Parts: sequence; structure tokens; C-alpha cells
Amino acid sequence: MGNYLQSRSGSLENPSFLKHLLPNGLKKTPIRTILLCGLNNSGKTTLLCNLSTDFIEKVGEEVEQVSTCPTVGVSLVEFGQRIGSRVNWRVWDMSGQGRFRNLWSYYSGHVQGLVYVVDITDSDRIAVARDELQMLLDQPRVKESRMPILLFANKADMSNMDGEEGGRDGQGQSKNKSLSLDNIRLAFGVDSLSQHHKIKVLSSSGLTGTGVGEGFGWLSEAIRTSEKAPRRVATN
Ligand SMILES: Nc1nc2c(ncn2[C@@H]2O[C@H](COP(=O)(O)OP(=O)(O)OP(=O)(O)O)[C@@H](O)[C@H]2O)c(=O)[nH]1
Ligand SMILES: [Mg+2]
Repeated sequence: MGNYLQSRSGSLENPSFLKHLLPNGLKKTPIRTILLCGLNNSGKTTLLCNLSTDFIEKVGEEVEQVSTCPTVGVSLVEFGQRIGSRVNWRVWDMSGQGRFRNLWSYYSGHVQGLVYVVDITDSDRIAVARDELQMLLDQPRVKESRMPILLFANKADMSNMDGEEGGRDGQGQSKNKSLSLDNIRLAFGVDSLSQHHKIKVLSSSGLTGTGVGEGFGWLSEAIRTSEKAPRRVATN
């Protein structure tokens, strides 16, 4: 019997195979608490509304369009999602309006990861978007924990990469001003940020679902691995 167990598990002291025998209900589902930030109208709430397993499996297909209102202050959204392994998400969906942005820093002290949404058609405000992110990254807790960052280059469905002209989003912005992924990487200094944070830049669309599942899958794993890594001791 011992030999049988050892050959299956490698070691009786570490019977890792047992977890496969436990009913699902006995496994603890990890909770990921994250902050969802970005300028107003970047598409944060739309991304969140569409973030369900069903939706993600339908990437690329025609999906029902959600309509959102500008977020006032902050809204907490919780949902369970299956991305490889089951994860429960607890998301602070922040308002991107100027008068509420000071809330971002406060909430950043209570989360494990950051999703920052940038509207690729909003090139006029790209410097503002970068400065606001930088302010967040200067927060002690964000710095000390080297918080993982998922940066969505959002509204990819409006990209002019395919050379199409025209097309307007809910706010009437035209397609032909959209920024490429390389533009976004440069504007945010992603190479430099990656020295301190795990950071991923992904094209996304809250309307078609592009990139959303992949992004949250990456973030879940990045949080898991950064929590396993040895912590820096705060020195204040
Ligand atoms: N084309 C296109 N439009 C989008 C996309 N995501 C959001 N929108 C539109 O952009 C507008 C703003 O979307 P919201 O999700 O409310 O933006 P938000 O970032 O939550 O805004 P605040 O709550 O004010 O910070 C709406 O008209 C959406 O329909 C997208 O991926 N593609
Ligand atoms: Mg919103």
C-alpha cells in the first residue's frame, strides 16, 4: 500500500494527490481583490459588466451590448470566474472623473492587483492617463507590494489598424485617432515600470470581449505568484 501511494504521490509526507480526491466544495476558492481604474469614459464599467464565463467564451461573436452610466465615486462588484482554476473576484470599480480620482489612492491600499484601462481613441488625454497611473504607483502600499498591473488598451474594436474609416463610440469619438499598442507602451513607459511591477499590456474591448479573459487570467496568476514571493519589510 505504501509503495503504491509513494509511486502515485512521490512522498507519503506530501500526499499532493489527495487534493484531487477532495470534492470541489472542500477546496478553498481564492479571492482576488483588485482596483479597476482609468480615466472617465475609458470603458471600465463596460468591461466589468461583460466579465462572465459565458461572455468570455463567446469572444469574437456578436454579443448583447451593455449600456453603462458614468460611475459615481466607487462601486464594488463581486463575481466568481473560472479561468484555469476557480477564482472569486472582488473588484473596486472606480469613477474616472477628475473629482473622484483622489479616491484611487485610498483604495489602492486594500487590493492585491491593479487593472488600468486606457481608451486608445482618447489620444488627447494619454498624458493625463499616464500621470494618474504614476500617482497611483507612487502610493507606498502599491510600491512596497510591487503590485501587479494589467493595462488594458481598450476599445480595440475602434482601432484603425485595419484602415477602416469612420465609426464612433458612445461619446462620438472617431476611429482614426486610435493609438497602437506600441504607442501605449511608450506613453506609459512600460519598460521602466516592468522593473518594479509585473505588468501586462493587452488590447481589449468591453464590447467584443477581446483580451478580457486573457487579461484577468494573467492577473490572477500574477497575484498568486507575487503573494508566494518573499515580502519586503516596510521601513517606516
Ligand atoms: N467602441 C467601444 N466603446 C466602448 C467600449 N467600452 C466602453 N465603451 C463605451 O464607452 C463609454 C463609457 O463606458 P464606461 O464603461 O461607462 O466607462 P467608465 O470607464 O466606466 O467611465 P466612468 O465610470 O465615468 O469612469 C460608453 O458609451 C461605452 O459604451 C469598447 O470596448 N469599445
Ligand atoms: Mg464606470
